[in-house]
Amino acid sequence: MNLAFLDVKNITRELLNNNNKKLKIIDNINFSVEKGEFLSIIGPSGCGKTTLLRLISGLDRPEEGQVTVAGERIVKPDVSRGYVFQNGGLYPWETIEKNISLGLEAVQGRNFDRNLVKHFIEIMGLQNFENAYPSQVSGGMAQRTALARSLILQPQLLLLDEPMGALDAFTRADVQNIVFKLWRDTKTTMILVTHDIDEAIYLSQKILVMTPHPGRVKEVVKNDLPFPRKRDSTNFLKQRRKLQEILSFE
Ligand SMILES: Nc1ncnc2c1ncn2[C@@H]1O[C@H](COP(=O)(O)OP(=O)(O)OP(=O)(O)O)[C@@H](O)[C@H]1O
Repeated sequence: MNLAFLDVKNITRELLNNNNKKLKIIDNINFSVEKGEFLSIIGPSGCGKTTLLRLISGLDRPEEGQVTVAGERIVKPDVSRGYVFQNGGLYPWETIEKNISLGLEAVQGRNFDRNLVKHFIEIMGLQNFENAYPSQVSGGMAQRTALARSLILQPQLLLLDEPMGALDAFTRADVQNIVFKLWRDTKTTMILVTHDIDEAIYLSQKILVMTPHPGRVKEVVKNDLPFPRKRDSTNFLKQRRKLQEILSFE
């Protein structure tokens, strides 16, 4: 059997509801992602996007089915799979620099690669804020710090759980551009959960559309507009219309 880089096979996740009855959160999900690919997952609130991402990361386990990355079954989280949360998940009591270097220090020890930390501070435009605390920087800077903290560990897969979701429109576009450049330059396989159709079209090569109750895959849409993408191009608008249509028929 030929496995893709990431293979999600027949996964189902159940939880107990308030009446102690089993409730299917996601049902029999199948899809695959090739190495270096960018996939977005979109769908209405509560359709199980975060649940699916947590199953891929190993933070959670499915009742049925399995997830494999590079042929290995995922059973727990691992530094080879980065996870960026909507609120960044930074340590508020550590500086920006320390937040970026902590994981690296845990892996490499006391003599961790300080030049690499400096490099990420530069490419994320965080110079002069190394000693600031997360509460002292903008939302965009905090998300760039969260991205740096994950990417510095050179994960083979980066999972992005609405990292731009809480940002204002200008900052969001800025962080989207950074994500695009990081993906293009590092060739890291990325999976992005988002509510934002335009964000999915701007960044990804495949868009997985989910429907709720229970969460299922409605369709995986190919998105092969040339990069860098223009949000006002005719093909971009066509793609947006197509996705809006798919999302409106549940
Ligand atoms: N620990 C839990 N206990 C009970 N129900 C849960 C739990 N976690 C998630 N759910 C339910 O599972 C469903 C899917 O949740 P999930 O957060 O994965 O959806 P989502 O698509 O990411 O939502 P959103 O877009 O609003 O973030 C929701 O209906 C949610 O209420």
